[in-house]
Amino acid sequence: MTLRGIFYPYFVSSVMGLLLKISDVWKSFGNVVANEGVSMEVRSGEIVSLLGPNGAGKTTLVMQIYGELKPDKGKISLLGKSPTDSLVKRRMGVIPQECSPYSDLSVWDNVYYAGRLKGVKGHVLRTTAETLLQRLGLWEKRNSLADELSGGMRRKLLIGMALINQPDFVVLDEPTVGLDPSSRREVWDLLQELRKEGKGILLTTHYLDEAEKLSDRIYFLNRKVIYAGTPAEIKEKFSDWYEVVDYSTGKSIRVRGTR
Ligand SMILES: Nc1ncnc2c1ncn2[C@@H]1O[C@H](COP(=O)(O)OP(=O)(O)OP(=O)(O)O)[C@@H](O)[C@H]1O
Repeated sequence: MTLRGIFYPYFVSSVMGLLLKISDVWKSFGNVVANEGVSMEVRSGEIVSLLGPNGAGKTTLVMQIYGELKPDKGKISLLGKSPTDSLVKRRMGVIPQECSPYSDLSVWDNVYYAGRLKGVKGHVLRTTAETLLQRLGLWEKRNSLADELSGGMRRKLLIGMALINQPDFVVLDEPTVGLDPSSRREVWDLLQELRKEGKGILLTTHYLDEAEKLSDRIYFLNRKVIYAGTPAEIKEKFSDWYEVVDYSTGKSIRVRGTR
């Protein structure tokens, strides 16, 4: 069975339209302001990327989206409810940045138990697990311990665990870090397939090529949203800007080139 075949009934019953709405969210840690009045949206059938340098506040924002942190100010509505709502948690898939599978469980058991924890069972659980592992190139490794996998394979296993409940909304914090080019493409294909089935996907990335290739919209974040637009709009706006590093101060400067 294809992923499309499995996911389609969920798509039909999922909330259409606006899945995530973030309105004027602020979050600080002591004196450090990580998010400053951030507003953004993700709709069903969209891949949206958060792009920004180290320390830009991407992880802080996604942790608030999956209910791990609470905004100091502002509102996050996910599937029409609060991110901490237990029903919302069952309908979303998350891959946090710092996270690994259970090292002493097999690949199959990791995916299987992630499904059980999210209330999936029986035939649906087994079929979805098999389809995901095939799609992620992990089927041959299903009996290996997660500990025996390469870093890239462990990352793909986490993606399988996040998708086992056939979520309506998926948050991935740097999903392709550590993957080789062909594994990256496999993950990209899978995300594009999920988009076609009507899922809303939010990912953080450092890679402009990844954001450009996958996204319907990109939000440039540096504490606040610096710019938001489609990849084509961003290409047009920034195509003649260059980043130059001043090695005497370590600072980077944006300069406009001549066409
Ligand atoms: N628990 C915390 N306590 C104190 N400061 C924190 C905490 N979490 C994040 N910060 C600070 O908030 C700012 C934003 O960090 P965050 O991890 O959200 O950025 P990021 O864009 O995800 O970075 P990276 O791309 O390196 O993962 C940084 O200055 C960071 O040091």
